[in-house]
Amino acid sequence: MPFAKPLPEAISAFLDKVSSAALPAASTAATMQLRIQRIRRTALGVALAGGAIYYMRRQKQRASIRALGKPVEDDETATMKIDKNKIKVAVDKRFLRQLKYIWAICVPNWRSKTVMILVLHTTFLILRTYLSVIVARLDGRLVRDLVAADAKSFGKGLLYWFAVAIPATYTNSMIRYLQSKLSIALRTSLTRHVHDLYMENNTYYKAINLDNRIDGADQLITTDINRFCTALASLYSNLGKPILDMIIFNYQLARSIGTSGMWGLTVNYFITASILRAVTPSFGKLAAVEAKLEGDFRSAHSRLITNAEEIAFYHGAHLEKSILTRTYYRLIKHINHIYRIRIAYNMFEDFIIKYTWSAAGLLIASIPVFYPEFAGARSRREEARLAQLQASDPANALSQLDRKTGSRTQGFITNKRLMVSLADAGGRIMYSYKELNELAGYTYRVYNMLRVLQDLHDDRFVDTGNTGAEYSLESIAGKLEYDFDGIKFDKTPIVTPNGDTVLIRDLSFGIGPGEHLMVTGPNGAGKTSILRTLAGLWPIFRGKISRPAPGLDSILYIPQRPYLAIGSLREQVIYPHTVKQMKQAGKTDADLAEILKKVYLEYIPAREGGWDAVKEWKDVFSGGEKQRMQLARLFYHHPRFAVLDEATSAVSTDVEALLYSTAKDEGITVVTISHRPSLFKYHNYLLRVGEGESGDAWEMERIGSGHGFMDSVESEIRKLEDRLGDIGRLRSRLADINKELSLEVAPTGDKDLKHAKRTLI
Ligand SMILES: Nc1ncnc2c1ncn2[C@@H]1O[C@H](COP(=O)(O)OP(=O)(O)OP(=O)(O)O)[C@@H](O)[C@H]1O
Repeated sequence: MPFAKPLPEAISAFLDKVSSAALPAASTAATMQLRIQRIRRTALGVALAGGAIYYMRRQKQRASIRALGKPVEDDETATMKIDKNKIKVAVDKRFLRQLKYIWAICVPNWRSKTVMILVLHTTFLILRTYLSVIVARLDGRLVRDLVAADAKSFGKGLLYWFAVAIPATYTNSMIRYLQSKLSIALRTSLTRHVHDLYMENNTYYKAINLDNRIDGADQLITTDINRFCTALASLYSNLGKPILDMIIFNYQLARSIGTSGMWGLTVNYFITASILRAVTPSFGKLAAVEAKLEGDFRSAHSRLITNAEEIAFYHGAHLEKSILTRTYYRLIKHINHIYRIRIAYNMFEDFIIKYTWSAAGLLIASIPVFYPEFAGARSRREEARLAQLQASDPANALSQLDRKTGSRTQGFITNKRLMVSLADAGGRIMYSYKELNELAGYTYRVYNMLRVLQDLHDDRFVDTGNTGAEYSLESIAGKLEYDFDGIKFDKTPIVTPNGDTVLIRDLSFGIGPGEHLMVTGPNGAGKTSILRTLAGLWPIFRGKISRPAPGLDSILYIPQRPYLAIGSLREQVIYPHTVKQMKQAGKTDADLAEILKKVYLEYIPAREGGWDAVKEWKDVFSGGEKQRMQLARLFYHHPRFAVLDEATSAVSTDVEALLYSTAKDEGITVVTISHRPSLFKYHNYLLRVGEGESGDAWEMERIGSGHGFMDSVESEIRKLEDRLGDIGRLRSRLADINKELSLEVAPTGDKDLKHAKRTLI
């Protein structure tokens, strides 16, 4: 029954067998003494490891205090916009706190998949260390048999060698595989968490429009999270394995080379570790800056793709190219700087780790040969056994000498291999410090993003520089009331999100079902901003807004810039419904064809190859077609209220008229933002914004049919004429000022005149 035992147990039993075959068992009489010695050595190993950890921590603390000058709080990181000059990254307590925060997201509980992968990964790491010890001993045994010309034992050793090779190679591949799996599991947890935060509660909109703490959220989510997870997963095996190796190899070596050798090794290790630490550049900060510059380069390209047509019309390629090149060179300059720093650092690192440590290792491995009295218990025992043999059979001196040489060779080869592995482990811990620094850089970026997204998701905004001003993000006092069958603003100012511009002062109006409203006013007066505030995208600083509950069938916004989604032609009409939702709503392709008829797009399915055709729709439809496709969504979702923001500006007036009458016939109450007086007649109320001296006043009036409508148009004309009259008055005032200035300041010269004008203006 070869698989009767559980697999790890079976492997362990097999390895024990191999190892005991490779190493002659201790005599029964000496077992107790041997155990006591083992316990003592284990205690020594643990004490050494503890000392090592304490020493490293002290060094890290000192370095971080040096680097930061003063302690930096977590929250400062979260409120800080990532700025190349402000990035403070170090392997310190703050880094550990940030890592802990991210870790809690990646591993929410001990039953998660990541924990399973981690346990499996750790098991294989331990197994690999154990196998390395066995290989070291087998190597020593093989060379011993070779020197002693013992063909039988040599052949047996070779067989064991191959027997160990199978689990060893399997272990190595599994470690690599599990490392990748760990990275993917971490990335999946983080990405899912970020998507939840980012796509809920309009966080993605707030991150771009209301808050400037993170820029390039796309780069952070797609690239930085990946880099963080890869670095963390590889660090676990690159740091966890050598630490384990150090403990086990130290223990094994202590048995051969004795405590003085071990002290030598430890002292050598700490001296070189301190030197390396002192000369290690700040790789964490360099990595964080590199990630930021990569993000800038990527977003410059995204902008080009998004605005390709506009740029082509303007012949803007030359300027855009210079922007792309500038962003690229900024990135490359930084990467080159990192590479230059690395040349000197890598040279020094190699010299210390590869050459200095090898020399120290050779010296220490020679202790049992040259100074057996300082050697470990195992070597002393072996020497004593050989001396005894020589004394009992002096006639066979030559054979004894051979035996002695063979035994010493075995000891030396085993020790050397262990030492090489130990140096390798130490080296990897050193190299890992550089990786740890880089991980600190990625951790900083990912943590910062997570904290900001969480803040925005929970509507927590930070000081935007206008604390204490009339309106600020920290003092939002307005109310939003749902479940109102209409749209009502009650003394609500329309203010830009950072609170510094009041676009419309204390807006108050209300409409109910069937009361169509048109909003008009000059460019930039805040018409679309009314909708942003109504939709909850912008904060309601004061007052109250009442509106229907969110839902595609209660209130639907048709924005100024048409949006066409990724997907089939069908999905353009039903957006943001999925095909499943369309079926659940009982709609068919025939219904969609009817809807397209209403917006005069009935020819589209035949032209584009059917409802399932998938294209880059924003490049396929003309400007008017895009707008009509948006209106098709209106007839598909059939909301009680529809808010149209210049949604028919590219549609001919006759088609526009038909669209409006269809919408009204179907019982949809429309709120239109437009400059076109021709649309007045489809509405009952007119809201004019951008009125008054400072442009933040508003006026609501009723538009009736016949007389009432004409009154509205006439009043519009009168207002425009008043404004034109104002231009004459302003011109004459400017002329007066110029005249007065030239009289008063002219004698002191031209330069002073310019200065005086600038000051006055
Ligand atoms: N995210 C934002 N942060 C700060 N200010 C903004 C933001 N978005 C828009 N604004 C500013 O708010 C003002 C009003 O913009 P809005 O889009 O409401 O104008 P509008 O009346 O609809 O103009 P138009 O008729 O040209 O469409 C503009 O001056 C604009 O610069």
